[in-house]
Amino acid sequence: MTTKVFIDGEAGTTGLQIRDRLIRRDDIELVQIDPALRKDAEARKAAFAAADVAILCLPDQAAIEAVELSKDLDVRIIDASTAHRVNPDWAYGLPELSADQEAQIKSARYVANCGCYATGAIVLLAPLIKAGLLPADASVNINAISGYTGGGKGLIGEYEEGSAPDAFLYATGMSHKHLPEIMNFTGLTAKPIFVPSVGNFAQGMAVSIPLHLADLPGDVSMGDVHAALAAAYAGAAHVKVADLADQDSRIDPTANNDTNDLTVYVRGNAEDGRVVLVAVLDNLGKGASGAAVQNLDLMISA
Ligand SMILES: NC(=O)C1=CN([C@@H]2O[C@H](COP(=O)(O)OP(=O)(O)OC[C@H]3O[C@@H](n4cnc5c(N)ncnc54)[C@H](OP(=O)(O)O)[C@@H]3O)[C@@H](O)[C@H]2O)C=CC1
Ligand SMILES: CC(=O)N[C@@H](CCC(=O)OP(=O)(O)O)C(=O)O
Repeated sequence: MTTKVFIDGEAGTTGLQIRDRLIRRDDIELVQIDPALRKDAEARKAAFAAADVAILCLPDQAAIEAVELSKDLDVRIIDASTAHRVNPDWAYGLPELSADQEAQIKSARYVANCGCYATGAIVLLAPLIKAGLLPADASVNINAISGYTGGGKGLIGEYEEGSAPDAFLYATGMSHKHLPEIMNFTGLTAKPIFVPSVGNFAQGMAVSIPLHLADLPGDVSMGDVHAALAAAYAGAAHVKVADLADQDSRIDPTANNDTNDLTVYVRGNAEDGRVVLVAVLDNLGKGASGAAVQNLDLMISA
């Protein structure tokens, strides 16, 4: 049996990558819409009606409108935007959080795909808080570097025309749209300091979280941190924890490009307990389109 999938916003950065991942599959039939009518409510409503699952690859406001447009139709929704990620009526699309999370995604009508930076931060932090190694009220710093496709068509245009700097930091005013989901799905009670940056490369990202182990309660070693992360992702197909013996000094944010994989590194100085946790993922893979397809596969496997 084939599953009919409508990608609303198919011509955008995330939409195109999802299309590329689905177009050659025998078990998926893409519901097409005349490109000239891609913003026409009636044409989109007809596409929602024809689909089993719709994947929204739209700006937040357009995603909210799409949910309203399709609410009375028999169609399940995956939303790649930020609009519904902390909405309790939606399943958060990070199955690696727990077996229960994966079960929720399988049966949900509405699944909110996770933010790209948020995926890295939550994968690093959630198991440590759950294991009691990191207190939920800890003051956490999150740094990240992303390829410019993370900024969608607008930022891609700036890099392609050469008007953007080779690299820049942003969100220095301490508000970023991923903070609510990071707090919600790690359990952190204190707002973290989050400083992302963009470099002059198209895709790939590294999210890094420095920790002074001496500041943690108890006697937590670098080995304890690595063991907690390795145990949390032991059965995960798309999250790998690098060996503790891998202590290279460099990390390449593009290392997982064109895959749906995320690699966790625990690096640092075991003797004095200054450690950095790093997650490397493709912002368009596990950070967006790859994750949407992973969630789709869970939803249609049930
Ligand atoms: N890029 C990334 O790394 C990630 C993006 N996301 C999220 O995915 C969503 C899409 O982002 P991205 O692909 O980067 O954005 P883009 O700007 O590349 O694409 C957005 C697409 O939506 C279309 N669109 C805009 N408004 C409407 C509307 N009212 N009805 C129908 N189509 C519309 C646009 O068409 P047109 O260009 O003609 O206006 C465009 O094709 C966003 O919510 C973003 O936050 C999530 C994770 C990562
Ligand atoms: C480089 C860049 O601008 N990145 C975007 C986040 C990427 C993205 O699209 O975030 P969502 O996953 O929440 O949609 C930003 O910081 O706003």
